[in-house]
Amino acid sequence: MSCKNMFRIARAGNIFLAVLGVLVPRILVSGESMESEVCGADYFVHSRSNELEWFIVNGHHVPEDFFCETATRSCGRSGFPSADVPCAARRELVQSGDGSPTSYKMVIAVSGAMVLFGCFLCACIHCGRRQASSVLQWKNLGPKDSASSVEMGSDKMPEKITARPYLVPPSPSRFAVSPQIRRLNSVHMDLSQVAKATNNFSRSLAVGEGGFGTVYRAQLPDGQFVAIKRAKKEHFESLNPEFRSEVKVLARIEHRNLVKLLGYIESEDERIIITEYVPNGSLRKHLNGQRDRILDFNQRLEISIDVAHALTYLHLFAEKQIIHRDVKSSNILLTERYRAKVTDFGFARLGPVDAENTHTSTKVKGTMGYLDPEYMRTFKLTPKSDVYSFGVLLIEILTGRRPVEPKRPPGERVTLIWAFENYVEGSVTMLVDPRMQETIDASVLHKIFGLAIRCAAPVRADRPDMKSVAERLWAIRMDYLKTVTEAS
Ligand SMILES: Nc1ncnc2c1ncn2[C@@H]1O[C@H](COP(=O)(O)OP(=O)(O)OP(=O)(O)O)[C@@H](O)[C@H]1O
Repeated sequence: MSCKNMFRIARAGNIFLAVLGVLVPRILVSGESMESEVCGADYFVHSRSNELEWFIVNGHHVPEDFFCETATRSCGRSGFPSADVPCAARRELVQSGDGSPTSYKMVIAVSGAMVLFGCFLCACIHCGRRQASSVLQWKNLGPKDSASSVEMGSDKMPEKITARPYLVPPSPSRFAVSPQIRRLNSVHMDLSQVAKATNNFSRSLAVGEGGFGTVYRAQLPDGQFVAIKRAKKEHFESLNPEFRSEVKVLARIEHRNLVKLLGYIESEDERIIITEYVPNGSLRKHLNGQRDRILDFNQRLEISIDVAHALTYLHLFAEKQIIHRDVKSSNILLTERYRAKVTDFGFARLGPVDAENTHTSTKVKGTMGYLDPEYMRTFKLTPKSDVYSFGVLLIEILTGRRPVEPKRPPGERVTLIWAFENYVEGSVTMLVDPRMQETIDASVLHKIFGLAIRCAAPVRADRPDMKSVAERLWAIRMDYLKTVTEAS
């Protein structure tokens, strides 16, 4: 895509945010309410259902007090949101001068600018850089700065973001071959064996390309297939921490829904990770329709349950708590039997965590569209950030749409918001991936979209934990199977 087009899209995004606000009417559906208002360049959506209250500014969830301050300042009049008593109290506070301007600025910075700024930066970076990389490292940014990037118009996922540069440790001179991995079936290969197994890193054996580098499929002398992930040389130094993080994390885990680390090589000029080979490609490719057949509803449910199990294990049952930080469809690989395995631990965070179960991080990491807004705002990482990404992923699995779809009509471009609005209106059937040729009971859909939306709640306290999500998914699957049996 040309730079001109990218800038055009970024500008169009601005307009679409305003239009979205105009298009969202006030509605009342079975005890749920939603109202919206456009004030200047900002649009506000406030919604209340039985269990949840959502505050959205410019397409992004924000906490209530931020919403109230921003709405009061931007709209400059009383009466919005009309049904909101706490906001009215807050309004008086702000108008009397006690509102926090810092908070207000932060709302604007974090919420209003996120998608558009991401689009804009993506265009700039795309135009400016010579070297291709999907991991963006934002140099010289303070901890309050966060940057985002959304890749548009190509078949790649939105790009990863980090705020602050990696601190690059000196390159190790040692040559290590899987010293930490002593599990059954671990693979101990040296560089020449890896080169032989991959036909000297032949393009014909490449199965994928990510921010870390290229992934090859290789067959070992004993017949076993493995995936060999080789870091890109041009980003070598800066990838050191990511490489080590992935190895450290993978070496500790053993779960059927997590990709197994079999070995690694770290030398002067190579970083290679050897993992089990998962033959059926990434979930994103399946959702794109790039594989033989379209996933049916039951397969999508099973994949969601597998991912929920994998994350429950990481959060609760691993030797040390692990927060994945990059849950997304291209990091879910499928087996021949369409079971899911979570991969890509480059951004994972290992415990220990403090008593409040949070970790204050100096860098925000993840992929735009899946990133927990509360983590972006506070830099505090908890397992609930994975729950947020899982909510976005669940909506992606059900709708087939990416988290951000810039080519869609206004109002449909941020999939989470589009899904949320239709959920509140009770139009869940129109959210389902149209390529799935099944009629799914509306009550089942209402339950599963409700769960996804709860996972992606703007405030982490409103999100369930991963274990309850897995249990809820099981129950929804039972309901679904019952409706199928009754219908046949
Ligand atoms: N163990 C594996 N078995 C089979 N295919 C794999 C395996 N690991 C990765 N792949 C393939 O390689 C692709 C690239 O994977 P990788 O994890 O490097 O990047 P990504 O997750 O797509 O992008 P990014 O690293 O930017 O998040 C995947 O989408 C998948 O198709």
